Amino acid sequence: MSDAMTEDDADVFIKICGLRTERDVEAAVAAGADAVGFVFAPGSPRTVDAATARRLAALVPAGVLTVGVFRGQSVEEVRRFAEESGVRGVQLHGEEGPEHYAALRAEGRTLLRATAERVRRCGEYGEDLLLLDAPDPGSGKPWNWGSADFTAPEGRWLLAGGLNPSNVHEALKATGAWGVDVSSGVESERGVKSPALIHAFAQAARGR
Ligand SMILES: O=C(O)c1ccccc1N[C@@H]1O[C@H](COP(=O)(O)O)[C@@H](O)[C@H]1O
Repeated sequence: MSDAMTEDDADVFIKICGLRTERDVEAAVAAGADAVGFVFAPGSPRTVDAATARRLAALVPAGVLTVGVFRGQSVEEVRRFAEESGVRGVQLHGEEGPEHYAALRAEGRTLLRATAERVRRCGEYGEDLLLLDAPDPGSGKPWNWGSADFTAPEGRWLLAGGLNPSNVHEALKATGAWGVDVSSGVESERGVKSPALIHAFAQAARGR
């Protein structure tokens, strides 16, 4: 488990996802992100190769968790990307079952399970962190986290899906999420991160 995950629970955990350039990394780190994500799922405007992620991850301070983001990829592929890039966390967005998490557990990486399903508690699949996301991850579309019938899972979970500097504070208040994850909401155009929006997002998440 990463250092960032053992810090004071009162401080919201912030993950900035889909970084592709040095400027993105600098902006996320300067904003005080607890985790940064590199997308290895194919077909996204944010997809990077393992060598790019390795170069960028080397710029990230030790206390910030580096995460590889996958969708529907085999254990072997996840393992290969994780080893080649050196990320310390793995986030799975597909239909992966508990056996996937068990297979990856031995490598000592922080495991994030992303799902659009209703889940009762974090850890059911052996993950360290649960991520409740929209059905179409990375689309910037919100889901009904604010609805009256939403029940927050037990344990540490991150809220994702359509978050931005204008709605993140309200979303945290409404759901009680332990942390947040964002990609589209901190971009000036699809796939292009905005340092100003990253800063504004982190400030708003912390209620400043
Ligand atoms: O960002 C992507 O393109 C992506 C592709 C495949 C799987 C996950 C992806 N991103 C994850 O989506 C949410 C944030 O989405 P949003 O754009 O802020 O609505 C987050 O979990 C990212 O890690």
